[in-house]
Amino acid sequence: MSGQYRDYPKHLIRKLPRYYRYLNEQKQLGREYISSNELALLMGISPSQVRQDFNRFLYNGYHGVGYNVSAILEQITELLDLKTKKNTIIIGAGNLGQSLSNYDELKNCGFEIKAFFDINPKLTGAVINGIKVFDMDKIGEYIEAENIVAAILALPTEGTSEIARKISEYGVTMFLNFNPVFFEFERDVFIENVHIDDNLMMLSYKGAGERNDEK
Ligand SMILES: NC(=O)c1ccc[n+]([C@@H]2O[C@H](COP(=O)([O-])OP(=O)(O)OC[C@H]3O[C@@H](n4cnc5c(N)ncnc54)[C@H](O)[C@@H]3O)[C@@H](O)[C@H]2O)c1
Repeated sequence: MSGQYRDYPKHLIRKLPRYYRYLNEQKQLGREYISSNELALLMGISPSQVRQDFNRFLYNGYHGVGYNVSAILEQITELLDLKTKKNTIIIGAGNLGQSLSNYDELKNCGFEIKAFFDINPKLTGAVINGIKVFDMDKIGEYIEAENIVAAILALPTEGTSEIARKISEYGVTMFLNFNPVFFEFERDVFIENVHIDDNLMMLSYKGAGERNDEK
């Protein structure tokens, strides 16, 4: 990522994946241009907020017909560094790890799954979805040899933070963590936590409101 993008406000960066998703859907539908009003409706924000995001930070090319969908997508792709290939491993070759290895969006975001690592000796040597499972003993060596920069943590809570710390010392700087454990690094290591449980709880809460309204 070039230096200028580091200065982009965090609240805007957080919005970019959603902008990307909605604009990509529009592109697939054959749309070339989109107005700030339509985009605002999809995003659930005001048209003036969309205009502010775009005019100040993103593609500044509103010409009567709307914003050029492909041009904005290209800019977001560059901003989020999606085209750079990021060699990635999955730690934990169980249900979650295996499903993730099949998820196309990883590749679309530049995360190329190179290997699984697991402590279960029955899985060592197996090939799942075309990806080999290695024993945890080999992890440091593998990271260095294959220039691994990202890891997906799909293993039970126990030991996760120690494993993350250990592999960060071999050069992994990006973690997608599916575990409820919280850990931080002093160095330049980046973590995105995924908690489906949070979404389920919010869904349950929203559903309860709806049901209470019916009473
Ligand atoms: N955050 C989320 O949204 C979310 C969603 C689903 C699952 N999870 C969590 O992800 C984890 C994995 O779920 P699952 O359904 O795939 O479980 P699973 O039991 O099917 O798979 C876990 C795998 O991790 C391996 N493992 C255990 N300890 C290890 C270690 N120290 N090093 C390397 N590998 C190790 C096991 O051998 C197993 O193959 C669970 O902790 C679960 O709670 C989180």
